[in-house]
Amino acid sequence: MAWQQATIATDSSVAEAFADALMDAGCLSAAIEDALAGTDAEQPIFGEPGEPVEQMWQQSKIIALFEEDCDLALIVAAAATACEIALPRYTVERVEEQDWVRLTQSQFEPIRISDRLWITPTWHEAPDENAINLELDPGLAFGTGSHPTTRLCLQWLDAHVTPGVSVLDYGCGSGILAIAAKKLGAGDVLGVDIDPQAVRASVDNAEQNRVDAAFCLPDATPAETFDVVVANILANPLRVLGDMLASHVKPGGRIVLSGILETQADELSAIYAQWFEMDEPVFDEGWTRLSGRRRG
Ligand SMILES: C[S@@+](CC[C@H](N)C(=O)[O-])C[C@H]1O[C@@H](n2cnc3c(N)ncnc32)[C@H](O)[C@@H]1O
Repeated sequence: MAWQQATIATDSSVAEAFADALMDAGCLSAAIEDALAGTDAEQPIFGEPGEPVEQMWQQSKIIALFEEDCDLALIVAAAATACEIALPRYTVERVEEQDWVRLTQSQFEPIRISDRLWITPTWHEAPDENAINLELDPGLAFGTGSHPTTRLCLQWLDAHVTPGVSVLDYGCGSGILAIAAKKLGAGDVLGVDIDPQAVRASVDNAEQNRVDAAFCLPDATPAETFDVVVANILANPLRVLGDMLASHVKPGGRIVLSGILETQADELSAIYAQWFEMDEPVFDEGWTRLSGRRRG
């Protein structure tokens, strides 16, 4: 089996309506992408809760998939008529059936965090059997180890977790930081996430890694203090949650914050300096890790 795939240049102002019109006219899928992706003019779109962002690229293209034997030209023309726009420019290529599972899996290789810590997909052989290998597959919750914000936290945990320390992972996503802390020798470990799906994923991933860590929603967080609190969320929640996160760190304990853009580092560091002696920030691909020690 094969498909036809059209790459259609569209004005960003009509891209969404045109993609919908293509679906109505009979295409199988239509995804809007940055027409300049992969060039120096590529435009990342990301935002934070409460901060309005322009959600469309300057120039868009639609990647649309069609049945092998359908009249693609007729469908594109019908969509253009429905949107009252001129027929857009497009190219067509044939897409052969593939082993999609194998193709997807091949895109996730083991990730080396340090000489002794690796994140390895379950379908992959551990590159170093003697290392600490965290088995993790990409899923519905954030946190595979490939993102700089996660990597920065994993590197901190790798360097600082000592046997028996208690760890709170706030915004646990896939549970990657909580599970890594446990595998590095931590004692009591609790992961918390606002998203029930993330809590479920964390429980499953902890089981897959045969570690004993607890996970819960924010409302169920016990009023306990921990030796280490790690929170890879985003600058906005970290601003709001400062008081609460600080209240969970023992005197002399450590806080580790990630999900902060370089441009936001000074402001966030100043906020957390109310409770912590802050370390020098560490940067990775435009992201920042902040850490500090709780005053006694
Ligand atoms: C960037 S992901 C980090 C996941 C993982 N800890 C990592 O380092 O890869 C942020 C996670 O924080 C959660 N989150 C966002 N706001 C939160 C809040 N106010 N309370 C608890 N969790 C929150 C999200 O649901 C998401 O799973």
